[in-house]
Formats: sequence, C-alpha cells, structure tokens
Amino acid sequence: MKEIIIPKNLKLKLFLCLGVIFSIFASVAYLLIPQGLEQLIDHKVIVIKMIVKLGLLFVTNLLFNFISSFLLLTYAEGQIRESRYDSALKLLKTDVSFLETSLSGELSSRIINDTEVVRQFLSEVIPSAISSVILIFLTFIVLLRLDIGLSICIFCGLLLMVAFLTPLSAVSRKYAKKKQSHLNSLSGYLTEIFQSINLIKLNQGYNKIKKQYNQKLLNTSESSFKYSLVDSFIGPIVYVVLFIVLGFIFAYGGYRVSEGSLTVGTLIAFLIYLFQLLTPFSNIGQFANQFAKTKQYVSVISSYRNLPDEDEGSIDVDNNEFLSLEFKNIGFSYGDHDVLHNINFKINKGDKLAFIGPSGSGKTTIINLILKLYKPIHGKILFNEQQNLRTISTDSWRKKISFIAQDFESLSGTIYENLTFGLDSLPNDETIKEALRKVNLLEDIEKFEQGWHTLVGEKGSKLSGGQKQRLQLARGFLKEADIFIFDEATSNLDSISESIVLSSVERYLSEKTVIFITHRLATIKNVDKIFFIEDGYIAEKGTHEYLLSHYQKYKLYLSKQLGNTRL
Ligand SMILES: Nc1ncnc2c1ncn2[C@@H]1O[C@H](COP(=O)(O)OP(=O)(O)OP(=O)(O)O)[C@@H](O)[C@H]1O
Repeated sequence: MKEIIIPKNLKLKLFLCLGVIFSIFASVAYLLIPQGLEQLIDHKVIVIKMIVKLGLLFVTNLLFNFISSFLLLTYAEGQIRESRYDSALKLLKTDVSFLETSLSGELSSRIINDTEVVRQFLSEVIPSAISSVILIFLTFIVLLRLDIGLSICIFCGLLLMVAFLTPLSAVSRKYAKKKQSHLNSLSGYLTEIFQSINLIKLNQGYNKIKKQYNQKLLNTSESSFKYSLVDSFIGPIVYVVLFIVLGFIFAYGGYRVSEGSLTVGTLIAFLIYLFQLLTPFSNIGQFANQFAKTKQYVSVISSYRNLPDEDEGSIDVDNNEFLSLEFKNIGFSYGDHDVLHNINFKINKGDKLAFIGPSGSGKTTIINLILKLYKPIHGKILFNEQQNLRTISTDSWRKKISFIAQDFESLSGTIYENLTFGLDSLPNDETIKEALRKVNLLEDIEKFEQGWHTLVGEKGSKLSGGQKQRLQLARGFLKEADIFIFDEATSNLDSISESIVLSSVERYLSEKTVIFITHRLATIKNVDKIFFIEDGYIAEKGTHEYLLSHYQKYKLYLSKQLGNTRL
C-alpha cells in the first residue's frame, strides 16, 4: 500500500505534500467561519468588518480547496499512470508460465479498472480523510472552548453513529470485494469470447456461452445489488443519528439559552459546527471502507509490478555468430507434470532438422526451451559449446531466431507494421519487396488497394493461412535471423503453399539453421535429421530413409498420419 501512496517520483512527492498542506489551510479557513457567525449574531464585532472577514474566509477556503484538488489530482494521475505502465510492462517481461494461469481480459481489467479505484482513493479519499481528521480535531478544540456540555452531546452522538456504521462498513467492504472480483472475471470471460468467436460459431457454442454468460452476469449483479443495498442504509442511519443529536442539542441548548448560561450565537455556532462535522465523519467512514477495498486492488497490482523478469541472463550475443546449440540431459516439467526426460542433441549452423512424434509427446516444449520461454529443470543448453543459454540475454538470443507458428500472432496494424515489428532499424522499400518476393507474397500484397499498408485485421483475418505463414517467413528474412523454427507452420497449408515455403527455405536458407515440427511428408523429406519424440524421450533419430527402414514405429506413425500416401 505504501508504494502506491508514497510516490517514487520527486515531483509527485512534492505535489502530494503541497496538496495536503493546502487542504489543511482550506480546513482552517472553513473552521473559522462559524466562529465569525457567532460573533456576528451576538454583535460582538462591527457588522461590516465581520461580513468582509467572512467573505474572505469563504474565498480563501474555495481557493485553497481548488489548489489542493489540482495538486492532488495531478499526483494521483501520475501515480496511476506509473502503476499502469509498470504493471503492464512487467507482465510483458515476466515468465509466460505466470500469464498462462490468467485470462488476458482479466489482466487488462485489473490494470485499467482496478487502478481507477486506486486513483479515486489517492485523489479523493486520502486528501479528504487527512483534512477531515484535522477538521474534527480543531473543531473539538473550538467546541470545548465554546461549551463543554454541548460538546459532550455532540461527541456522544458521533460515537453512536460510529457504533452503527462500523459493522455496516465491514459488510459493505465484503460485497465490494466480491463485486469487483466478479466484474474482473466477467471482463476476462467476455474478452475470451470475442477472441474465440469462430470457435463458438463453428461448434454451436452459442447456447452454452449464453448460459455461462448469463450465470456470470447474475453473479455480478447479485454482488453489485448487495453492495448497493448495504450502502443505501448508511445515509438514513446518519440522518437518524443526526436528528437524535439535533433533538438533544435543541432541548439542552434551548434550556441553557433560557437559563441565560448560553447565547443564541453560541448555540447557532454549535449547530453549524455539528453540520460541518458530518462530512468529515462520513469521509473517515469512507476512508476505512475504501482503504480495505483499495488495499486488495493494490496488492494485485503490486504483485504484477513486483513480478520477476524472465531474463536471468546478461551476456549479450548480438555479435556472436550462431554455431551450435546443444541440449545436454535436459529434463522439464510443467508444475509436477514431467514432460521431457534426458533429452540430448546438438544442432549445428546450417542444419535442417525436424521433430516429429505423437501429439503431446513434448515437441513444442523442446522448442519452448530453445526460445527460452521456459527454463530446463535438469541439464543445460549450451550455446556455441560454451555458454549456458540461461546466462545469455534473452533479447539478444531471440534476435537470432525467427519463429513461424501455425497460429499467426499478429498485431492488428498493417502488413508493413507486422513485417517490421521488432526490427532494430526499418528496412527500405526495396529490402521489403525482396523479402516478400522470396516468399512469393509480393504479388498478393500488391493486389491489395493499399499494398503493404493494408490493415491485416485481428489475428491477420484478412490474410489466408498460406499468406500468413509466408508473411512470418518474410519477417524472418528481414530480421536476418540465424535460426528459423517452423512450429507446425506447414501442417495446415495446401501442398502448393507448402512447396512455396519449402522452396524458399531451400533457396534462401541454405546457410541457416532450420527446425521444423511437422508431420508433413514433403517437409520431413527435406530435412537432414529427424528426431522422433515419444513420451518426452528422443525415441530414435536419423534421416527419413534410415528411420523408415530401421524404426518400425516411425513408419507406423507416418502411415497413420498420411493414410494411403506412399512413404
Ligand atoms: N503450458 C503448459 N502447462 C502444462 N502442461 C503443458 C503445457 N504445455 C504443454 N503441456 C503438456 O505437456 C505435454 C507436452 O506438450 P507439447 O505441446 O510439448 O506436445 P507436442 O508434442 O508439441 O504436442 P502436439 O503435437 O499435439 O502439439 C502435453 O502432455 C501437454 O499437455
């Protein structure tokens, strides 16, 4: 909580301090007004002089309040901006294993919506709580000086109010927590639905989604309703207690005035002070409520901000040519699910190889380890025979790799933006054309009215499957990667598209290292070495011909995959 209240930034610290100071000044000016009124009513001062003085107090109070609000709003906005910035960037930098357990919509909702609650807490609740404490403290001093008996009346009344409101606030906090958690879950759910719209349409999922969505809406409105219901009791309770206190003051104060031990001016001043105390007390009640609520949000946002970076390595390999990568006794598990066991192989510069094997055998996991998306649990991966991949800067390592996936991960920008995404310097038009030509994509793109400035749509929806793979490959050419990894990238292509990709690989990537995960015969036949993965082990390795003649399971696997196609 401290890190969100106290800014790291010196300028914001200054805004916070000045904001609080001006809020105190405003409170003092506000406090002096009833006293002036008392003197005016009881004719203790010259009327005109006092009216001017009261006018000045009003203006000062307004002005200081305005300055204080301006400063505190600037501070709160700054804090929230930093918090949103840090948490989103931390999520981008942290291990993918953390992100896998959260819905992306829920994460964005926490960063955007939860921080709104924190912003309100910083810009409104904290300042008003501070000035309220000061106001209550100073008011009681003034009241005690005016009349002890009436002060005790007010004090008892306020204690009564606190006694009623405290348990109510606890219940209200509980529902506020539930409400926000349901809202976040709803937001995450909706994002997921909109991202999977085709899946839902094509699998007749509408009715199921309708039911689930309705249930989530019901949960959200139930907690929201309970929260508002509890909150709606607070106002009437305040008024009932207020009327009780007022009754006492009128009765007791009236008696004292008739007795002559109290002036009318003092009684009126007391009443005004009583009304003035209402807002500060309600502010403090709100503070207790909001503090618990905000603390919960802050703890989530802070947990994002304090996530460890995925990058453990610091050695920069930007200028080191890729020569080899070696898996030595690698073992890996997701949680307690063992996936890879004792994996050993070496990839040299220029190798063309493929990992094949049954679904779930661990092929993608091997690639994930190469990409440093996960770290091995046993063994080590050596870069150029010497450096442990763990010690190498992840950014500089990934610059050497072009990953071409079956599911095209694109930004919703233009073809150009997708082609050049992540490049250190922007290539000129001729270089882009050359890259597109190498993958037979230039003609296709020139057919679009806006050429490569055409928007690709969400997840590249304006491009065909083959065009998406070729676009990714062209991005790899522009990146001048050393290693090209195709994860089932050719699997869904028709044989013409597949042969375009394969001939690009053959023509332009002869010097590069190319790794495929595939079950396509044409691709397999193109590589120098195949690793057959089964149950997390390398069951056998060799060329296609070798495996066909020496490893029965390989032949069987391909026959199942390819049906009647001749091997
Ligand atoms: N992020 C993850 N968390 C937990 N388990 C996972 C995760 N990713 C994969 N697995 C599990 O690890 C095992 C190996 O998965 P992997 O994706 O490496 O297999 P694969 O051989 O690439 O399969 P496919 O050919 O179907 O893509 C599977 O049992 C899978 O359920």
